[in-house]
Amino acid sequence: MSASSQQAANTGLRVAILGTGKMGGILLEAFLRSGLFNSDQVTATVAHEARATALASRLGIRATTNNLEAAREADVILIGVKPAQVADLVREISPVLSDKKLLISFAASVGTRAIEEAALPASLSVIRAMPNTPSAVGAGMTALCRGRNATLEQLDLAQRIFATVGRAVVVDEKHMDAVTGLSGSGPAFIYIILEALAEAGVNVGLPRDIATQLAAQTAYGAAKMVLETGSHPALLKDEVTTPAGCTVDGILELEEGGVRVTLIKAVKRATERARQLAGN
Ligand SMILES: NC(=O)C1=CN([C@@H]2O[C@H](COP(=O)(O)OP(=O)(O)OC[C@H]3O[C@@H](n4cnc5c(N)ncnc54)[C@H](O)[C@@H]3O)[C@@H](O)[C@H]2O)C=CC1
Ligand SMILES: O=C(O)[C@@H]1CCC=N1
Repeated sequence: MSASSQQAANTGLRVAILGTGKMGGILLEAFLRSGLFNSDQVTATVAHEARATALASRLGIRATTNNLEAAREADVILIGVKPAQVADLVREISPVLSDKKLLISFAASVGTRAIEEAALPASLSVIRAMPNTPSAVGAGMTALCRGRNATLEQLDLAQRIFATVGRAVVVDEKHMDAVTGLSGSGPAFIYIILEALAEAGVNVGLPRDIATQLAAQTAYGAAKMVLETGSHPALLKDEVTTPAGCTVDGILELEEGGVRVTLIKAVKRATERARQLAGN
């Protein structure tokens, strides 16, 4: 699903992204590109004036260090600061929060309940999102869940917002840390695999640029096969594995190297860390 090439219907809503760092910046640019929000509907906040000035002049949006002012004017408030900063930020903007606003936090680890408890009014609608960086090219994966006050309509709005940057699914909140460990952190794991495959290509004599392209397009194609055929990855692997051919020799190395266990442990560890992040 390449949402970046599609124009989304403008929501007509005003949005503030509070904490526009790497992830917030990616979402901001992707939302603007999709047409979901125009530049005059968006305010971004950051910690430092210099970055605010740079963002404003590059994207033609309002950028500031004043979270309260940004939140005051917004219908939808996205929170993109570090997990340990979320509660303080929500308390900071509480004077301008109301039942009419929707707050969407894409910080890892911080539960909707903790946000609702930090916020005044206590009836604030809160949605938690876990996007990932391929949102920059319309191939993001976002999981969403709603807090106790958010309505199904607000969840639908959040899903439409994140669908403009890739796929968006709804999960139970109990799964959000696992989502973080798999699809939130996952791009980093895949980049390491791609880097290693490209290195392998160089090792067997390919020019680096070709090797990188072969590795990336192969991963992209394999992922597309899983998504579009709905076939189990094991069956798709079997199609590649000619009896007594070369693939099965490569698979033998992967199994000896414990690639499955390593990936399982990587996601498990990232998930466990995601459970702790809100506290530090
Ligand atoms: N980087 C990623 O792939 C993903 C990150 N996230 C979440 O996004 C959040 C941000 O992560 P990154 O973008 O990677 O980190 P980052 O450090 O690039 O972004 C944090 C931003 O918050 C700003 N900030 C700090 N204090 C502020 C304040 N009081 N008011 C306004 N802005 C303030 C900083 O200037 C910075 O630009 C985290 O909660 C993380 O869990 C979620 C999904 C994926
Ligand atoms: O590394 C992190 O904590 C964030 C959350 C998921 C991806 N990046």
